[in-house]
Amino acid sequence: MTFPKIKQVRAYVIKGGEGGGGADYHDQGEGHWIDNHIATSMGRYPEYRQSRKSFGINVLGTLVVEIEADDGTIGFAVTTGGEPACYMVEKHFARFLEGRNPFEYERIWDQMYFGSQYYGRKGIVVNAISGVDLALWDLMGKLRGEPVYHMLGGAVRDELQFYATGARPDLAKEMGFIGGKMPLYHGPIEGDEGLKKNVELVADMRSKVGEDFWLMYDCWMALDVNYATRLAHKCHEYGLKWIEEAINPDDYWGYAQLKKNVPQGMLVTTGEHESTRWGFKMLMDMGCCDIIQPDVGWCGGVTELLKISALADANGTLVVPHGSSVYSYHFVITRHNSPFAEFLMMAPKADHVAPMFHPQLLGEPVPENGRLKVTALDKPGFGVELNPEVKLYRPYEH
Ligand SMILES: C[C@H](O)[C@H](O)[C@@H](O)[C@@H](O)C(=O)O
Ligand SMILES: [Mg+2]
Repeated sequence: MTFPKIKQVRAYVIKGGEGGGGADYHDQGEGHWIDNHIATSMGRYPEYRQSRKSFGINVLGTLVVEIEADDGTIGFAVTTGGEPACYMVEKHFARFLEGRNPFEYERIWDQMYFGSQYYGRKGIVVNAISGVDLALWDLMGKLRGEPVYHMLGGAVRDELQFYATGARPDLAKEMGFIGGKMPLYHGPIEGDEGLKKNVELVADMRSKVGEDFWLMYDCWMALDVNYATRLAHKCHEYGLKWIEEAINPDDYWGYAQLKKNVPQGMLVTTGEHESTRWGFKMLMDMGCCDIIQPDVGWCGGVTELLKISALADANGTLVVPHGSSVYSYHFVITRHNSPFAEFLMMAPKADHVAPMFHPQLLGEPVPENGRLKVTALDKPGFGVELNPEVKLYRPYEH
């Protein structure tokens, strides 16, 4: 059986802005919950404490990768990466794909990673590799007429269940989600007063959602081990289920200590800013966390997430990918050690369900009553198309 070869790889940026950051989902308009005084390491600078956009969380913009086969079939994917990622895709990675069989995804991934090993390994380089890999899986699905999850071994359950990330866990419960993860609003720079407000918020939310609904805190790398330990212990009485990405992702030693410090029964989670099987092996070998949360658009793509997930399975660690829309749904539905998924509430007040990568993806499925039936994924590739209304800009060619 012969398949068409890869004819051309193209990389574009899409700028987000008012009300539609797309894959660069932090790039939202004013007043959005996702940019309202959320604690970060930059919070030690007063001028950067109110808004993450003020220090540049949205500088990159969306990367769109298109891979066209010589029969005209096009696979695509979106992730975070902007112009720098476009440069790498066009000027470096395209050479490993053009003229090749699209199903040689292992060879292509290996050459992209080791061909950029001298300057990459983590961060935006792996975002770019992830974007190419996701577009390749989309192309493979379109060429075979199969959804990606079929090619990953098929569904192990009939539906996905989601927890919601956003400012309103109380509303998330009413919408049928299994839990609510809140951003942390006050970091160590705001002292005991800030810590008290963080705890009061969990107490208030617990009073609103009742005893059984999951409540979690997402600390977005803002804390130190001591502060995270104190926060965990003070929130324990309100049933905080997990404390997420509390400290600097490179401080594996700190995570190992935090995991020992937190109250028994509270989970430590992290990984959305970690890359590749080697980074996640480090997290697991050093006993850093109970759940790893790779973003499939940032950790190396599906090809790498398969390896990360197998490592985690052998290690008894759950894999709950960081919210990345259809790109994680097609994976989570195929793995027993991924029992639920994240849904990021992109509505500015977190008061209704909106497609995560709006307005970029046509046909982007969203949970209903906190769930998504596997049949919603039954379209070739990742089952979405690029919105033709969205303006693409190709900064480099090769
Ligand atoms: C809510 C958090 O601050 C981030 O904005 C969020 O994108 C990420 O950490 C998550 O886990 O969803
Ligand atoms: Mg997070």
